[in-house]
Amino acid sequence: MLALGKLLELTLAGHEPTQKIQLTTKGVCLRWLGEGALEVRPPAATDSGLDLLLSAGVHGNETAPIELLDSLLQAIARGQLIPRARILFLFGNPEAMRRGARYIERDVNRLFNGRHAAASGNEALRACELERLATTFFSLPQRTRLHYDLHTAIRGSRIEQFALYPWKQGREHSRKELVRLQAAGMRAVLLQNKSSITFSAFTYEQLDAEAFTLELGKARPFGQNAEVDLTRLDASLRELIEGREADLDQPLVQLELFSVSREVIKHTDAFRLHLDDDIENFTELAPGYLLAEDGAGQRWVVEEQGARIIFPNPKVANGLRAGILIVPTPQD
Ligand SMILES: O=C(O)CCC(=O)N[C@@H](CCC(=O)O)C(=O)O
Ligand SMILES: [Zn+2]
Repeated sequence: MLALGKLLELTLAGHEPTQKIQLTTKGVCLRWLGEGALEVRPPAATDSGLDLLLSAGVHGNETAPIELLDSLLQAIARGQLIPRARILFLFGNPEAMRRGARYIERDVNRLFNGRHAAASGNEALRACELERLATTFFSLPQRTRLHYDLHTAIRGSRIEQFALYPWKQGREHSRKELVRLQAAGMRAVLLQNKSSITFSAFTYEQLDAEAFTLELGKARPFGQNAEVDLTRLDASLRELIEGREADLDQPLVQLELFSVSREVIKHTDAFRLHLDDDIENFTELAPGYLLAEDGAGQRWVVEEQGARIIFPNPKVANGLRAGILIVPTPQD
């Protein structure tokens, strides 16, 4: 296999390849752009017009999606998967991947849309670099732009695989993209209703890509992901990459839609979340339930009918989201 097909190995070893550009037997160009970053370009004659950004490892301990991207890239480098899309493969936080940690000093996925400029340290630099790489990749006119930022969650989930769809004033969520997510095995989509500081929010808000965070199961170390079933996502990505996607005019029968009701923000060290440590994402909370308390008598009491909690985490830094209260959204 071509050396550049081993982007994951190079990234985990902290090695720079000697050859930065290689051609597969099928005429596909692989170009190393920096640590954990590689562009795949099909021959012009077969290009489908899709620019596909696939990122994983923005949280370094979320290994199942990293392994998925590794297998796709290896298949391309071996000539077994023949891309008609331009692809940018990104491993988000190489140092955290090497250490098996979510992050080292700062959560990279809270440093986009300008936040890195007000922060210091290697992870702020990395977020800036990821923004630069994505901006350059998505700078070609008249192309379809799609970004999947792949994650796994800290805890188990009543709905195992789901997507978060960013928001931008004046822009509608695309039904076609929801069908695509359903085909890829997602069972729910959380529609955001405000601007955010995550990677997918950056590419959606600033670069006009259709962009999603995909949650694919529970985070486990490398080699221990047998329980994370990525069969459907893998098949869908291969179809997208090879430009042989099925009809997207399908009913959304297998997809539950939710919207954000409230984000629970931790303001002080006095913050307390009144949930068991092993509570699963999408657990329903009854109206009247005291969810969290913080300094100065601040209280979060559930008021919403059908409210569910996702990403509860009292250990986040002050000022960051410690959970999201979501509610079902009727489909039209
Ligand atoms: O399990 C958790 O608590 C967090 C899982 C995770 O990393 N989720 C992403 C979601 C990003 C988004 O809101 O689009 C994150 O929190 O960064
Ligand atoms: Zn994550």
